[in-house]
Amino acid sequence: MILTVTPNPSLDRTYEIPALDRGAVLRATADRIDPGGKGVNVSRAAAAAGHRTLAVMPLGGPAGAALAGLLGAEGIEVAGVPVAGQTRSNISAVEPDGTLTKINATGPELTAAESEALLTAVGEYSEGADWVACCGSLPRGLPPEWYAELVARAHRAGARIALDTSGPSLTAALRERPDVVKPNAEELAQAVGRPLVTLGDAVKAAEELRASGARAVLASLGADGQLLVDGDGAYFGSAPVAAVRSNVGAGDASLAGFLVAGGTGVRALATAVAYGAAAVQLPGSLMPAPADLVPTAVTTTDDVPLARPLTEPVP
Ligand SMILES: Nc1ncnc2c1ncn2[C@@H]1O[C@H](COP(=O)(O)OP(=O)(O)O)[C@@H](O)[C@H]1O
Ligand SMILES: O=P(O)(O)OC[C@H]1O[C@](O)(COP(=O)(O)O)[C@@H](O)[C@@H]1O
Repeated sequence: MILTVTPNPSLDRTYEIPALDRGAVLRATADRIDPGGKGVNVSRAAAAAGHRTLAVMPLGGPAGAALAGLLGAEGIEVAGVPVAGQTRSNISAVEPDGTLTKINATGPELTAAESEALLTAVGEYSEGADWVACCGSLPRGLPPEWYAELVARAHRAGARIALDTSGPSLTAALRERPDVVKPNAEELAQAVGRPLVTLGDAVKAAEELRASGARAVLASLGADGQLLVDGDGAYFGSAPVAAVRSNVGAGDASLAGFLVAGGTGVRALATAVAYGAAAVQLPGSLMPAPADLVPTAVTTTDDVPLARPLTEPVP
């Protein structure tokens, strides 16, 4: 079973617009609402792959009820922790050439009691979970060490942990030895405090996160593909796509692919890359199902020049 934790879930509203004119009233040509939040997306993709999944999250107000309703309609089991604040809505505006502008709302401030209720729920549900995927930003009210505490409790319950977060909450959680962390290029650069210009820079940065406690690092590098750095070595996979429709949730889809394929090793990396490539070809934050995947070539970094420049370097 894949348990997911999304401390700051959202309703993801996507508007297709002719052009993003600042200061104008924009008329959408199409719109959609998806259940949102990084752990929520991992659950959606895992469920689509036929895996048992339970999505734990705080839920508040009408938006929280709407989110639970959308997930229920997708057949996803939700363990909602009631909170007094209102679940947020995140907005994406997509232009015809695929350019996407996103506004992520702050979300509710959780009280100390709500924070503890969320930790307790995860601790209880972690018993019997193969993986606990802890994903996304922390809402106001949760300290940067919150994920560290969550990783410790889920480990005590016997589950393996995948962590997808950034900044101080990522750094603080490394000491609890998460089984895999999934930074994107920007988050990886931020974690080591250095620019990433080549594939080799990304490998070095991932090795540094391992030295700080992560057992494995699955680094997603946008159009450049993905790296897996674990105790056995460093591996690289990529799958160029003809046209990107929406990259929202591509990292979440990748992490889901990695976990449904076992969560370790080169086969899991290849599945992660296939999920990322499929996700960017779907609208909004729609998650791929197995039928959307195409086979992906994965090579080890021994075969890939470490000096190869990233097409999207992080300055
Ligand atoms: N422009 C792109 N072309 C091909 N694949 C992409 C593109 N953008 C993202 N992907 C795939 O989706 C994965 C996750 O995207 P990325 O932007 O790195 O993560 P995140 O969504 O977490 O920021 C990438 O590693 C890659 O496999
Ligand atoms: O928790 P955060 O970092 O604010 O991100 C939440 C957003 O992330 C998503 O899961 C998408 O992920 P990406 O932004 O990594 O593509 C959305 O569904 C959601 O709106």
